[in-house]
Amino acid sequence: MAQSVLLTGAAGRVGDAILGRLADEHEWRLLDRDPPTDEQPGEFVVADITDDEAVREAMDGVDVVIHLAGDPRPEAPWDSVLTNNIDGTQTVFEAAVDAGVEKVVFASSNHAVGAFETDERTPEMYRTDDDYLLDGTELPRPGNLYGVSKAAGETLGRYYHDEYGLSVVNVRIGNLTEGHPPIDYERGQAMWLSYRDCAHLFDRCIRADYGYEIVYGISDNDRKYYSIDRARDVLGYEPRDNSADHD
Ligand SMILES: NC(=O)C1=CN([C@@H]2O[C@H](COP(=O)(O)OP(=O)(O)OC[C@H]3O[C@@H](n4cnc5c(N)ncnc54)[C@H](O)[C@@H]3O)[C@@H](O)[C@H]2O)C=CC1
Ligand SMILES: O=C1O[C@H](COP(=O)(O)O)[C@@H](O)[C@H](O)[C@H]1O
Repeated sequence: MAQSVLLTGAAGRVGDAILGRLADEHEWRLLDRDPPTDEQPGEFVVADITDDEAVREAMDGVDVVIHLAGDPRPEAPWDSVLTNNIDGTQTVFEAAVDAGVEKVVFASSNHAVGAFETDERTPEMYRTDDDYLLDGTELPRPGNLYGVSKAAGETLGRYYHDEYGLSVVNVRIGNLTEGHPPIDYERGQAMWLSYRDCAHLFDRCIRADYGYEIVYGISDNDRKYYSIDRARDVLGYEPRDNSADHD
């Protein structure tokens, strides 16, 4: 069944991957502070995610929110992640609860757990013959302030789920690139997420039933240090791509 979905950060790369394959699958309302550069499905709201009134207006009649908007730079400074990622995400959750939204899908990141990649474990953990695996039950362990902001977003989701019953799934996205995995970058190949698998994963986040979840958003790469079992089991994620096919 088509659902009414608000997609924040719609003008970015992840938004592009989602809309490129799911434009006709749901009723979209798109939000970004940057206006669209080409034709988009549904209504496009140009607004900042920290603008409480605009976000509340955009939330009206929505079943599911996919929240992508934010500063995606691993090296982003504190003032930016505090405003765009933490304050912006709290604005989204609060408005979602007040509007009676059913589910919020939060774009978390591999950087929420980046500090597990210690000098002792790397680069071996990026390789097929190493069995080191994170599965989403571990505590966050960010390696930068951007990662801290993603851990904060996951915790905001925990609160809004526990306190208000909102269904929340945090997708710790790996490395999204179009067409092929990153070249000459072992870490990026181990956490590659293809555009096709990205769209499918977020589609499953829209359709599946869950309470509060943390899943990893990567393709079915031979090389991986993130488990995709939880995404398979809870969401019905069935990835079709594998960075090893591009070696
Ligand atoms: N691309 C990737 O491989 C990964 C992305 N992510 C997360 O996914 C989300 C989307 O990332 P990308 O599409 O790659 O980034 P992007 O920079 O291509 O897109 C982000 C979009 O959000 C918008 N935006 C930023 N701050 C905003 C604000 N305050 N109000 C309204 N709109 C705002 C930007 O205008 C942009 O269109 C981010 O939250 C990022 O942290 C997480 C892990 C990996
Ligand atoms: O969270 C993110 O992660 C990806 C991959 O991280 P990197 O350290 O391998 O670059 C990054 O490309 C993306 O911009 C960021 O939002």
